Amino acid sequence: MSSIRVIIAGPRGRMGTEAVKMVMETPEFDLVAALDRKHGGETLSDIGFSGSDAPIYTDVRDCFTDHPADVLIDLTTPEFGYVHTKTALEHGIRPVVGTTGFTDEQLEELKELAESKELGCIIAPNFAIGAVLMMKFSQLAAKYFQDVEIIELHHDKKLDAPSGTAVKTAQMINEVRQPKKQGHPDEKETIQGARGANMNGMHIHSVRLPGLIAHQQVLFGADGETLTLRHDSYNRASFMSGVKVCVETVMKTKTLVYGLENILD
Ligand SMILES: NC(=O)C1=CN([C@@H]2O[C@H](COP(=O)(O)OP(=O)(O)OC[C@H]3O[C@@H](n4cnc5c(N)ncnc54)[C@H](O)[C@@H]3O)[C@@H](O)[C@H]2O)C=CC1
Ligand SMILES: O=C(O)C1=N[C@H](C(=O)O)C[C@H](O)C1
Repeated sequence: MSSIRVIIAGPRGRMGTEAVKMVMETPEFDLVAALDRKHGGETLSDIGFSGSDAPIYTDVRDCFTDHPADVLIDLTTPEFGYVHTKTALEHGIRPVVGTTGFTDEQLEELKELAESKELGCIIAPNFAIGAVLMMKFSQLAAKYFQDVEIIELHHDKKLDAPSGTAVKTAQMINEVRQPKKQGHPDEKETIQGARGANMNGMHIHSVRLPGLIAHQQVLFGADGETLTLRHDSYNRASFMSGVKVCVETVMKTKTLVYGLENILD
């Protein structure tokens, strides 16, 4: 079988750096180019990835035109990640997107584009298997506990809040939970935001601190008992087996899949 040709957007980032290493170490993958805000005209080895002569581009269209590829891995920002994903589909390249913060409208538009082109596209708010299990377990628990609060905790360089994982968890819980306004019916915030974001009565709290990587607790409460589900990523390597599975799977799909849980057995 011929190797899967991969382009990585965001190779100098915290996630992108790990993704470059993973792709270089995977014999079935061939890293053909990278997209970065800077370093156009240089190669990945020029910026420290010794052993890769993949060229770096700053212009997404030039990159995709010069380097036919099978898969784009995007690990950038919500703004540019959306443009890269859309442009990849337009060029017949299948996106694997870890970038979080896309709107529902953007996801819908990308789904329509992927289906019209009959191309796979995977957008996964969290690539860590443990995080996916936490989301699944939360959905199961929400059948029995109507009252739930999500606390997500991340490093202080994160751009989006709440995290993509927290939004996806809340969406999955919403599929099974009866809408309910939680807390006291007459509760009042004396400091604005004290009760966090509110999604169908479910509250989401975002903590940002140096020292953290990526963590989430889902707390359920009922009369006389609580249940806490927690996942912690202590490094970015924890996401890479999920990225690898997505690159392999996106080659076999013809639609947009939102969430790693939809492609795992
Ligand atoms: N799905 C998952 O499992 C995970 C997703 N993420 C998400 O991945 C994204 C990246 O996270 P980090 O690596 O922590 O961020 P980062 O800030 O370390 O890296 C982002 C990279 O994108 C690059 N970039 C920005 N604009 C660009 C453009 N126009 N063209 C090319 N590159 C551009 C930046 O130069 C930077 O190197 C975020 O949206 C984050 O939420 C992060 C961890 C896990
Ligand atoms: O920015 C991060 O770091 C992470 N982003 C993703 C998210 O928004 O959920 C996944 C993980 O939590 C790390």
